Amino acid sequence: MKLLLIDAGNTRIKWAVVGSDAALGAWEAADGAPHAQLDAMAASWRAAGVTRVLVSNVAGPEVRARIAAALPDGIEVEWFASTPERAGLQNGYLNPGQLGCDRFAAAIGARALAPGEDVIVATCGTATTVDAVTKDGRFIGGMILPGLVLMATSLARNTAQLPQVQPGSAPPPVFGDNTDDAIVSGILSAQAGAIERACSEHGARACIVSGGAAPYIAPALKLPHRVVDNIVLVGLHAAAIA
Ligand SMILES: Nc1ncnc2c1ncn2[C@@H]1O[C@H](COP(=O)(O)OP(=O)(O)O)[C@@H](O)[C@H]1O
Ligand SMILES: CC(C)(COP(=O)(O)O)[C@@H](O)C(=O)NCCC(=O)O
Ligand SMILES: [K+]
Repeated sequence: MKLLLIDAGNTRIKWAVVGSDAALGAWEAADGAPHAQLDAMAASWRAAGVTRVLVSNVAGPEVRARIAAALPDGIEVEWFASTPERAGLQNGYLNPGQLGCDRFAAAIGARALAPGEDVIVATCGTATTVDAVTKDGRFIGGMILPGLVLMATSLARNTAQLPQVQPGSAPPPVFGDNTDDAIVSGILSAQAGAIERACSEHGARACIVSGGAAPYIAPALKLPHRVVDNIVLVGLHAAAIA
């Protein structure tokens, strides 16, 4: 049996194909692309011969319908949802279904990668989410902030003098001596500062950083952390085999 895992975020759709007795995160194939490239992704899914799919979608009903139409015929489909409990993780949201299902999956993934630890999981995508999981397996809640590109774009769109910036591979000095560096420092400090604050408040023994903006944010962190390529897919895998 082959399993397809899909993480549809607000910017990109990420996916992985995994065999039935594969180790956690041991993908046979994996990729990701913007929503517009769904047809090309669907061709890869058909070629992989998958029999079951677990989909996390936070990109709304239109993307859901497009994914549903693109899935191979006859495949068993589960739309992953935030529930009060899954794979040994308790969901501490007041209304468990309100929690973004990608965050619930990421928390399951974080628990699988750091079992028995108080862990912070930061998923840095369109939005950045920074969530706390306790060592005894409870998602207690978290933070939602605009992602790196949203922060940069909001400054460029709403001011007369500020340009659209592109973060580089290394963070600039904290105190930028030119406009571009000052903006990049500001938004990286907001992202990294939120993660550091979460780790400090939670007394976290482990910090996992993931998502499309993780390569830019992780180098700005002044605490031990682990960059994981796609923690949502890892969590979906853990949920599927639990
Ligand atoms: N070249 C880049 N520079 C800065 N950030 C980037 C770049 N490429 C991707 N990103 C970040 O990654 C995000 C997309 O990552 P992803 O984890 O797939 O998001 P989502 O799950 O919300 O679709 C973008 O919104 C942006 O924040
Ligand atoms: C916070 C999010 C927008 C993150 O989406 P992403 O950046 O992964 O595209 C998504 O998890 C969501 O829509 N959450 C619902 C609200 C909540 O989690 O409380
Ligand atoms: K996110």
